[in-house]
Amino acid sequence: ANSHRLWPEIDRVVKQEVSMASLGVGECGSGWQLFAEDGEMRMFRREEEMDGMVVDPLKAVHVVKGITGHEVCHYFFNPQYRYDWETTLEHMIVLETVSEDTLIFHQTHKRIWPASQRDVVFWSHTRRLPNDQDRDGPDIWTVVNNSTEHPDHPANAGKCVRIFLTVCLLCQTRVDPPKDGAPVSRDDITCKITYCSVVNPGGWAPASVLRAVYKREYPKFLKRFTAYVKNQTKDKPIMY
Ligand SMILES: CCCc1ccc(-c2ccc(S(=O)(=O)CCO)cc2)cc1[C@H]1C[C@H]1c1ccccn1
Repeated sequence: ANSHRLWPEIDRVVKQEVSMASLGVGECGSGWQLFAEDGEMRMFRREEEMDGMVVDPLKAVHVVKGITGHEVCHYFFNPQYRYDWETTLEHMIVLETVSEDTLIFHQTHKRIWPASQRDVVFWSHTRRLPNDQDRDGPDIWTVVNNSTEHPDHPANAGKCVRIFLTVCLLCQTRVDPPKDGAPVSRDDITCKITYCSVVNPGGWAPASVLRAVYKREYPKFLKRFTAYVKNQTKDKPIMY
């Protein structure tokens, strides 16, 4: 609903995150280093610190056959699936349902020794975007998660260190209709996924520990999540 107090911020952040995610890793200047590769999945990061804390921006690109961008965003955005694919999640609650395409979450993530446990409060917004390049091509879908404050969960009031994140999942679907005019099946669709994230760990944590955690967790997360979507959709009608 564009009447909500957060709407101006959501609209601004979504537009800026989508344009950043749309840039190739070559384009947004040098500095991106490939740190993980697995089949079609490539993960890049930039080594950046803020007040002595590691905030390495991450950009992952992946191409997955048999699913659409709408399906990928559906399973990423909706809370009822999250415990199935988000392995570092300890607890999640929807604090506010702003509208059917905008939710506010509080999440606590499993502690990563020796760092203290983290939690996060963020708004999550999903949106279909017009496909500028290809007029009659399927639309582009996105989910943007951005830290926000909530009166019921002030930062660092409990045992957890509050982290701050901005995440953008951007999905572009391609349909290659079969030559013989047969109906389009899942074998004829491909989804190009771009996942960008910047996580400020909040309190101090050893750079070596954080970088090791990101190096291990991000590839695992994207592989597990996309495999989950393929498995959930394989016997269902295609959701464009
Ligand atoms: C010290 C920081 C701990 C830590 C806190 C939070 C997160 C994190 C939170 C949210 C999202 S998401 O993309 O918005 C999906 C919704 O959950 C991804 C990551 C990651 C880590 C670190 C544990 C690492 C990690 C990296 C990638 C995926 C999962 N976990």
